[in-house]
Amino acid sequence: MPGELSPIDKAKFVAAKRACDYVEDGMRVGLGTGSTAAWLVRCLGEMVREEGLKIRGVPTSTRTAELAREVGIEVISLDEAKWLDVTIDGADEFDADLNLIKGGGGALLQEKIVATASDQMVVIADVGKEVGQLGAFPLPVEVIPFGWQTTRALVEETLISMDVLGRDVSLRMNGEVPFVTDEGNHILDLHLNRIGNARQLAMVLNQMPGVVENGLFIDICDAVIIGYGDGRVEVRDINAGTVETDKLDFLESDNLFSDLLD
Ligand SMILES: O=C[C@H](O)[C@H](O)[C@H](O)COP(=O)(O)O
Repeated sequence: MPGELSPIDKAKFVAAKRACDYVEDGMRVGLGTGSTAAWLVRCLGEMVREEGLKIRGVPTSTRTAELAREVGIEVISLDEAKWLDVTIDGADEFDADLNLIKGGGGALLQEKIVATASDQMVVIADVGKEVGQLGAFPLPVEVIPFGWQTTRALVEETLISMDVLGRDVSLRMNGEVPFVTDEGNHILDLHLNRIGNARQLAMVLNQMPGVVENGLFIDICDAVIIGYGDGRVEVRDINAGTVETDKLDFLESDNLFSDLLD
């Protein structure tokens, strides 16, 4: 029941539910990873089962692939899809220009490949993900395991030479062992506090040997759907060159929650 959802889960849910409006019959849809994207996959699954929606989904992680299959969405690979109509995904941070930090769940590489191969990328997020400047959330950087300590040293040196504040770089762990991504790589988390020039940092990081990809998504996202704990959603769309705000009210739609929570 809706009352049993925490405000943050309610915020994630309403953002995900609103994002379903971007999905039409016959579309090839990129399916993001994380707790917010999981709500989207459940909502789309419900539309497939209950309303006969016909879509093919390209998941951005093994976790999402499993969930998508479980809820009845046809799963195909990106190579089978070739191009996607829309990708809907969560984010760890977004700013006023709809630039993002992603990768808190370690799926940034597939997420960036899939989002870039889409006509449109829509981010769904609770309002807590909005920031004035990117960087409070540690920036994930995917590196190959070979020589990762050398790569980390190179990243640290580069951050110093770029005069970036806060240069603590940690290897993401999974208990006692290094975290391993779906692609068999490791993640370095860059604790930067604030990122002054995100575009430049993203380019510099990706030029380093050993770095596979970084979690800065610059000029990739077209719209952010922000969910609030009271059930409201706000859509910011940057396609027209300006950011527009539209507020929808889900409060009257309490029954939306119940089926998905059964
Ligand atoms: O690697 C994970 C992804 O980038 C997620 O989309 C991101 O971490 C947001 O996840 P959540 O919706 O759980 O906050």
